[in-house]
Amino acid sequence: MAFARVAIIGLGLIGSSIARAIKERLPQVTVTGHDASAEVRGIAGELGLCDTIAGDPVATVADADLVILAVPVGRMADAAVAIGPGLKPAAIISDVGSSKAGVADALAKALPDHVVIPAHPVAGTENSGPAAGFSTLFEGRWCIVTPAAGAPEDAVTALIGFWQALGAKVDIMGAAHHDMVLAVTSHLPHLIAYTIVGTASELEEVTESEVIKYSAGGFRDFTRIAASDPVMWRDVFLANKDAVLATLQRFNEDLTVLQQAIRRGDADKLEDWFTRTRAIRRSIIEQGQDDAAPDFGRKH
Ligand SMILES: NC(=O)C1=CN([C@@H]2O[C@H](COP(=O)(O)OP(=O)(O)OC[C@H]3O[C@@H](n4cnc5c(N)ncnc54)[C@H](O)[C@@H]3O)[C@@H](O)[C@H]2O)C=CC1
Ligand SMILES: O=C(O)C(=O)Cc1ccc(O)cc1
Repeated sequence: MAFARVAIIGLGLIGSSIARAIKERLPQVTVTGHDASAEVRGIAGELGLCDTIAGDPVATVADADLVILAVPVGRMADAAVAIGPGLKPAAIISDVGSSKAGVADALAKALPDHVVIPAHPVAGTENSGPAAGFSTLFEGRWCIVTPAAGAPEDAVTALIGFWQALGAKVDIMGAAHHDMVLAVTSHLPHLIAYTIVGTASELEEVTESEVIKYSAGGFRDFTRIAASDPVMWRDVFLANKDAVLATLQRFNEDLTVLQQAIRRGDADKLEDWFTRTRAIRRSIIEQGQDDAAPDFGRKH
């Protein structure tokens, strides 16, 4: 592993999981941590997640070879500006943001003299905060690395090696392509869950609390996703606006097709559609990718 000292900025679900995974899989690596919240720093300290935890971001990154920003997407630029004065010239800066093109631009602007290699571990849960993390979060899951054209190859290779050492499988793609793919596989499913749970809750008056009482598997699974962190997801939708709106446009068109089929009593249309989607689920499982696919029922 190319990095002897790793600094993590943001010690919530993802930052704390990275710290835990390093402690377990790379015990020779020194980990320093910082979080803007004193409460989070206190909990992270009690949990023994890092070798040192500092209230000062500059001190946290002072000796680091790799700095990982694990803050909400909308806070990435601030966090990058705050660490700037402390960075070693050779330090590599990365992040874990769920959207990439906007974050990549913001980090490149904030740290023009440093090597920035954005990344996204496609692994998480609906929980947040330092106590919610766990060391096996990244095992067997994808981490997508989105280097800018011309990024130094040795830095990209080192970052890939880091994520593989934490148990992840790594793919490389352009930031804009990442944002289109994730809009379909992650961002739109979250938006749908937020919508359906909100709608059901508004209908509570009509259904006299029966929505909660009879919430069967499907609805309960949506409530898990809709319990995801409000600040994190607010930022994802604002940052990946174009790709999400393009995907939503297609989704609305398809929803209208199904709406029409129900209204017209078009049994064939409905059965054909559902047969096709069942085949997609089955082929994902056959490829052994069910863990990598967005699965509303996944437990960990
Ligand atoms: N939650 C998930 O399932 C996944 C999240 N991500 C991405 O990882 C990042 C972190 O998400 P989580 O760990 O889930 O969030 P979290 O809410 O658990 O942790 C974020 C932490 O960042 C801290 N923070 C905010 N602004 C800061 C700043 N300027 N400087 C230092 N600390 C700051 C907060 O106090 C908080 O402790 C986000 O960009 C998110 O999009 C990526 C993969 C999965
Ligand atoms: O909890 C779930 O089902 C998730 O989908 C977790 C998740 C959330 C955000 C990401 O960028 C990646 C994974």
